[in-house]
This record gives sequence, structure tokens and C-alpha cells, in this order.
Amino acid sequence: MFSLFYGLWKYLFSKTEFHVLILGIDKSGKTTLLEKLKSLYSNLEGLPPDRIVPTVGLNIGRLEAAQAKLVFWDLGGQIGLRTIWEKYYEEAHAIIYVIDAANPSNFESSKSALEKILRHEDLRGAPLLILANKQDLPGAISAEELARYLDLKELDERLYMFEAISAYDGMGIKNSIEWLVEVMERSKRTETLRMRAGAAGQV
Ligand SMILES: Nc1nc2c(ncn2[C@@H]2O[C@H](COP(=O)(O)OP(=O)(O)OP(=O)(O)O)[C@@H](O)[C@H]2O)c(=O)[nH]1
Ligand SMILES: [Mg+2]
Repeated sequence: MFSLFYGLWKYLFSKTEFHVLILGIDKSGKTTLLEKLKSLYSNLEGLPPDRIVPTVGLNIGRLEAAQAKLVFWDLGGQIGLRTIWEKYYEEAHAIIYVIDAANPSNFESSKSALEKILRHEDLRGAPLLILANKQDLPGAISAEELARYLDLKELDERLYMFEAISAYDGMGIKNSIEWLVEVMERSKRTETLRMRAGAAGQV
């Protein structure tokens, strides 16, 4: 009996740990963003950009931000590595999709990789934060221009936001994370994942 009440108590009052998947094609700036998040939200000094190499495996960042526990999963974006992305979909509370806003020659492949993500059943209802990264570079397009360019059709029922950021100087990042935490806290998907974890005794 006690364990039943304890399980219920934990289910109701424990802080959810949100899993946030950082996706985007190679060189869009995912790992640089993750390292910037570490310096913004912890007392860890994130790796400086010149020490960051293309990702082949998985980088993990555990942080507390906007009064929430967040686990970021940063995966490699090279074309041959994108098949790994979907292994993480089921457990993700939300997606951050990073685009190099200063490199128009990559927009088309960024768009098609994102459309594929949006069509995937395992990500149904996952909130989506689309970041127009590298705003510190001249010629970077704004979040509004990027939204117009991408012209996404599959966003109907999804909570989403476009934001202009720079993973170098930190512009726009805190704003984006605050929005993400707020929508994850009220998304139906979070409720579904929480119930599933509760049923498996992992709350
Ligand atoms: N100017 C500028 N360069 C950036 C920014 N973010 C990342 N970069 C640069 O873009 C390049 C790619 O950055 P990464 O963080 O390795 O990109 P990634 O998306 O993790 O790449 P993969 O791991 O291969 O998928 C590096 O040279 C970074 O220094 C930014 O905000 N501004
Ligand atoms: Mg990387």
C-alpha cells in the first residue's frame, strides 16, 4: 500500500526531466549551441568553438534552466548519420531544429530534413523550436524570413516557434529556452510520456 501511495506522490510532485533533441544538418551549429547552453546555465565552462569537432556519436548536456531539469541530446547531422536520429524520437519531449541562417545553399536540405522529422509518427505533438543560427554573421536571414522560406505545412497541431540566435554570442538563446520549457510543461506529449514512465515505474 505504502509503495502505491509513494508511487502516486512521486508521480504528482517530482520534477519532470525533459528530454530535448537538438537536430539539424551538419555544421548548422548544434554542438556549439549545446556548449553555449552549458556556459549560460551551469558553472561549467562550455567548450570554445575552436575545440568543437563534427559530431559522430551523441553529446549529452544535463542542465537546470527556467526552473526545469533538461537533458539535451545533440546528434551528428552528416547525411549518413541522420538515420540515427529516429532512435531518439520516442523519448523526446521536444525538438530544437538548428539552421545556419547565413548559408542559403543549405536551406533546401535543411528544409527537407525537417519535413521528414515532422512527418515521423514517433514525434507526434512534440513542440518544435526552430533556430535561425549564426546571426552574428553578415547576411544571416531573420527568423521571419526563414519561416517564410521553409513554408512548413505539417505544423498544424504542434506548438512551435522560430527564433534568431547566435551560438557564438548567445543572442536569443535564453528567450528560446524559456519558451521551450513553458510549452513542454503544458504539452499533451509531456503528459503522455509521464504516464508511460509512471506505468513503467520510472517516475
Ligand atoms: N559565426 C558563427 N559560427 C558558428 C555559430 N555556431 C556554430 N558556428 C560554427 O559552425 C561550424 C559548425 O558548428 P558545429 O557546432 O560543429 O555544428 P554541428 O551542427 O554540431 O555539426 P555536426 O556535428 O557535424 O552535425 C563551426 O565552425 C562553428 O564554429 C554561430 O552562432 N556563429
Ligand atoms: Mg555537432
